[in-house]
Amino acid sequence: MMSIEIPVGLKDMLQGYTVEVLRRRPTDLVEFAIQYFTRLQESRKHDKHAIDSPVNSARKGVAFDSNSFESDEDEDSDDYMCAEAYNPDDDEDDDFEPRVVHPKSDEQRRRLQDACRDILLFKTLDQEQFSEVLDGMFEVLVKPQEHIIDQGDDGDNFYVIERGVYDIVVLIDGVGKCVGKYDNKGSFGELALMYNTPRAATIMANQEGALWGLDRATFHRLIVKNNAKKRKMYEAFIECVPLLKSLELSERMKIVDVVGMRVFRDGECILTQGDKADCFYIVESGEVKIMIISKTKAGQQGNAEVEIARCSRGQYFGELALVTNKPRAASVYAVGVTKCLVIDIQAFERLLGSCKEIMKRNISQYENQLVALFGSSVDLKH
Ligand SMILES: Nc1ncnc2c1ncn2[C@@H]1O[C@@H]2COP(=O)(O)O[C@H]2[C@H]1O
Repeated sequence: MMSIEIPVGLKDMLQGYTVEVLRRRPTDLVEFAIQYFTRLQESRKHDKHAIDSPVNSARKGVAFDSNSFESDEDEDSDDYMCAEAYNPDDDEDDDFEPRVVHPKSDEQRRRLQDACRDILLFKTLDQEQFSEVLDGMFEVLVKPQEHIIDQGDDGDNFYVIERGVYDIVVLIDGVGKCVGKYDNKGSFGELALMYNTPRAATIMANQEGALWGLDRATFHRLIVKNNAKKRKMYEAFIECVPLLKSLELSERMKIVDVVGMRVFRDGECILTQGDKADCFYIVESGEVKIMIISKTKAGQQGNAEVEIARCSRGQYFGELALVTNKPRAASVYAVGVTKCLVIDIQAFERLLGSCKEIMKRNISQYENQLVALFGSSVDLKH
């Protein structure tokens, strides 16, 4: 296999590119190369960086085959070993970007912090990075019917929702179809910025609303760079999650890019029966127990929560409500300190649609458990 070395900074910009995408957008490569060499020149002026020596670039360089810009799946090849040597900490080019700060009142900062509390993409940032993200965000007020994003456009900003309802419209066979909604929470606009692709959907405000935007350069410097670290951290784990085995390597990596990580204390309630569902979980370490209060026995004495199952490393939970579009059918508690990867509903729909069939298979297993416990599986049906 022919292999070429790409400098790390340039490779970072090409994350997610395939040969097909580059054929459609050849000027992107020129644009990235100009950006990369301009930064390199600037950094030389700062006397902090020298142009990569052959030894340096061999250490930092990433090999790729001439048919694909995505990392190669052939783990046994020398080229793969070369890719493994990539260390995002070495990539200091981004540190020369001017820091963007949009001044905010205390009241604005409080609202912004509330809106960002559950944003999964921010969950793996450290305190300093998170605070830089907050500094870089700016308020956007929107009117009913306003298009925040148009499918096919280039990506400018990433958005976090403070309030408002937004339709997600995707062109299917040339016709715009509403495939989902954001209801007063969540975020959108990360895909075009992460993978340098055109906007994948149109996002339209249903009513007046308020958003917080983060510009492309800051998103790149803080989130995309952090994703490289996330990939390193979770790649091996994600590979051994049985549910995700059927996905391509590039699809699994896209899941890593959007997952958040949460740690729960012993006995902490992770999700509650009857609640609306907006994410699902994969156990990374520790254990969870799934408890149900039977609706079959509603009103009967002694109808307490009953344990129906446990999940440990590599197993997932919280998917049922997403597959059936119903409220949570059970509550889930941490047993000991438990770490979980969290995937939100939009990413679930987009990235795990192909896994839904596998997930649906579990429904009959859940029904059997309930029949054994309560004599009926009616709890899953209403
Ligand atoms: N089903 C979907 N397909 C594509 N994009 C979606 C979908 N659901 C939500 N989105 C969001 O809509 C955004 C449109 O801009 P981006 O492609 O940058 O990022 C996209 C996602 O954040």
